[in-house]
Amino acid sequence: MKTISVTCAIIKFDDKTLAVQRSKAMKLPLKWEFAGGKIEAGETETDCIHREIFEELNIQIELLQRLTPVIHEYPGFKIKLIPFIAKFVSGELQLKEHTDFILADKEELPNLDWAEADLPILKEYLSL
Ligand SMILES: Nc1nc2c([nH]c(=O)n2[C@H]2C[C@H](O)[C@@H](COP(=O)(O)OP(=O)(O)OP(=O)(O)O)O2)c(=O)[nH]1
Repeated sequence: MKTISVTCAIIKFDDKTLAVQRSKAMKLPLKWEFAGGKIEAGETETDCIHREIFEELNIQIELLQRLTPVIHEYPGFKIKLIPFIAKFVSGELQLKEHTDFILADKEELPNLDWAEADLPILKEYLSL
């Protein structure tokens, strides 16, 4: 099965962390995730994450740290999910694709119904 490469950003707003909820119309409906998306042809990981965050959330971020990529097989497709910790820099947060968001304390994050591929990323983030 072909592996799709996807970047995502764990965006910090001071001591809060942003998580976003996929819409009913998307794959993995209503699951929580870190905003991001597929790497396009010829694009670097970091170009991709800045582009996706601006497209999906209308904000600019600064990348702080790359975490460990996760390879996960869902029924029918397989992804390599490449996570970055980032901080909010500028812009007004607007949800262009997602149905909801939360600015959560780190300890609250495990209570959300996460996309499965995000679970190891969440674990690594919480251990830092
Ligand atoms: N952006 C993002 N995608 C994630 C995360 N966790 C996770 O399993 N995914 C999956 C969901 C999607 O199948 C894929 C990312 O693709 P995407 O958000 O650009 O596009 P999509 O699949 O919703 O769009 P499409 O194929 O229906 O056109 O990776 C995550 O934390 N962030």
